[in-house]
Amino acid sequence: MSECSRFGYEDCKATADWLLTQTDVRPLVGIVCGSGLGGLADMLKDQVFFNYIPSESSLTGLCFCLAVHGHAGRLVFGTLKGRPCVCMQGRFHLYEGYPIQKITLPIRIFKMLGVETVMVTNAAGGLNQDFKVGDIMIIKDHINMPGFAGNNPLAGPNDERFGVRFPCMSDAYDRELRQLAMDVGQELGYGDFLKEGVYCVLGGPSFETIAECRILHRLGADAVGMSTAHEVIIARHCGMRVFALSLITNQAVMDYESEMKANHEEVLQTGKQRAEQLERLVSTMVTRIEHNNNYA
Ligand SMILES: O=P(O)(O)O[C@H]1O[C@H](CO)[C@@H](O)[C@H]1O
Ligand code: HPA
Repeated sequence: MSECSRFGYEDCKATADWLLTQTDVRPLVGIVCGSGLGGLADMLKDQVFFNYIPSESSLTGLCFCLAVHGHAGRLVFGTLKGRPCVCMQGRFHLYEGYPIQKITLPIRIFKMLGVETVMVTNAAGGLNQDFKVGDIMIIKDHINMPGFAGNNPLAGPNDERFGVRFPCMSDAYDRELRQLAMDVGQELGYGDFLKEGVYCVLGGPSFETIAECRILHRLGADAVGMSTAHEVIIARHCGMRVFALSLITNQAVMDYESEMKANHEEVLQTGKQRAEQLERLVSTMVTRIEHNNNYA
């Protein structure tokens, strides 16, 4: 069996159908929690959760096991302010060595669970010189660097049951949801640290060199990270609406005189500091997203 067909439609459907037998929650919103942002999933009420274990022995290459409370790396079902949601508390990254189709598999499972809107969060380094650590950047577009080299999650045979061979990406980040985030952010008093910009994904896991940060900035990227774009491509391919944001957890080093060094501890620390505000922004948005593709 080829890698691509192992992550095919039937396998996704079988996994989603099994998950739906384990919970009464019928999620319309799917949330992906970025590094240090797992607290979003903890906001869900009446949780049913499953540890996910990338596995060579399962059909889909990804097992979901009914799990014991307290374990990270799990799929959480529940309600957020009364709205049925499913949350990836932790995600997979290219640098962990998984095939790109495995990294994005949970997004297709979201679709099969009935999710209409995907909200993706991540931690990212700020390239835009106007950004500060702690800013929340609403993503308006992305640069898929691994895609430039052919590493796109849609590479391989296309299954039309998911979507078309050549999906449009110029409208990947839903304009109305971006406006909703801006409106909610203003209402919550977040105006000073709410920004909009372009996210660039790299393969990682090494952080960028100074020269790399400089070139990415010149290419038009405002923030750099190692996730999100693959998930967004898969979500758009199968027709879900997408909202995404980056928490700017560190400033990308662009200056040879600088003593700053990117490190994961700072990423997690910034996540902790902004967690509450970020959770409030996302959860308020969830209450306003209407499922006829409008918002209140
Ligand atoms: O994109 P998320 O998963 O938020 O994580 C970001 O933080 C990690 C680096 O500190 C990388 O995995 C990067 O992609
Ligand atoms: O500076 C960064 N670079 C890449 N990924 C990241 N994730 C958080 N910060 C960064």
